[in-house]
Amino acid sequence: MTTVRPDPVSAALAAFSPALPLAIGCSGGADSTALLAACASRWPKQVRAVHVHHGLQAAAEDFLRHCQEVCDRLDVPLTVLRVDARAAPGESPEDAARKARYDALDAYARAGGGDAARPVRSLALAHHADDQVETLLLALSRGAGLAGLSAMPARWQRGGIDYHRPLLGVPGAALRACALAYGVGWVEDPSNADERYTRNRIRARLLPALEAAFPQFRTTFARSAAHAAQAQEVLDEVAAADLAAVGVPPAIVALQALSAGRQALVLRRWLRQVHGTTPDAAQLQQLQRQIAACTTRGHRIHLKVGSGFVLREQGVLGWYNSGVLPPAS
Ligand SMILES: Nc1ncnc2c1ncn2[C@@H]1O[C@H](COP(=O)(O)OP(=O)(O)OP(=O)(O)O)[C@@H](O)[C@H]1O
Repeated sequence: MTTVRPDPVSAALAAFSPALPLAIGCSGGADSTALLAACASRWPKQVRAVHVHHGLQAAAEDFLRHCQEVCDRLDVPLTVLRVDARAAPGESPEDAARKARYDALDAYARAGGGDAARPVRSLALAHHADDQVETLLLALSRGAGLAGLSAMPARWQRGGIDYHRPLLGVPGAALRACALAYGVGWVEDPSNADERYTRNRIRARLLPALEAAFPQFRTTFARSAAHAAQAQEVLDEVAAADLAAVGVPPAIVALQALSAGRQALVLRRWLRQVHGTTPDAAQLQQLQRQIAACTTRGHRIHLKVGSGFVLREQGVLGWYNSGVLPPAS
């Protein structure tokens, strides 16, 4: 096997020093196959592969077969996780598949990759610079706030495992070149060509236009996402401190003392962290109007917010699931 390591993948891997053993999430596509080949060459005997079998597409068996062939060739052990990725009513098939995949990968990582003697310590995914731009454009298309505009983080920790996306600075085309240089093929996901999916339309139509208009767009968009992520960190800190100050459940007088922006932040945090629900922009605006108007004992608040209702309960706000509303007072 050739040991050529073409740039910019080699540059990205030179800056990548995961705790070993390292597992690579392998779909059988070009990106993760390239990452697997490059990591297996860099850390022989220290790399594992994990493939989530969604069983949704006819091509699922091709993906699995390809992963097995590549792993045999690279002398990398492969773990296959079979999941039920059928979408719940109202859920998009892609979201259901993504959630099932991340849940399965989390469970695999928490279990040390099934190797008690040498448990996996990190897990890497092959998202690249084009994926990052697509994620940012998708966030803009939804009118997302800073959290969405932060796009995908390059690393995070969960359950004692480090997760990495070491290729976020590498264009997709470089990964295909890398896979070819290592002499490994890949399976094309037939759904990638389906322009009914917004992400695929962005890839097929917008990225070439951006390439022509702003050749540096991958780098500059990534910089904007990094600025957004840093600002979001500060906002999270402010929201956490404000939530501690207004209390849980939040005191209305304390909420009224905050600026509109901080009040919105703290309400979102309260609803998400304590009640696991997210208000839409119109609901939040309406709730803030009601909080401002709440200057008399008799002012009633009863608003649909997220998956339930916000009610005034004397000096504080309460949130109830639609099914368990308290009796009207
Ligand atoms: N079925 C899977 N099993 C394990 N890991 C996966 C699977 N699907 C995706 N991943 C991981 O998540 C990354 C991003 O997945 P996504 O489907 O967004 O990209 P992709 O363009 O299909 O990537 P690839 O070319 O590697 O298939 C993949 O590169 C891979 O590391």
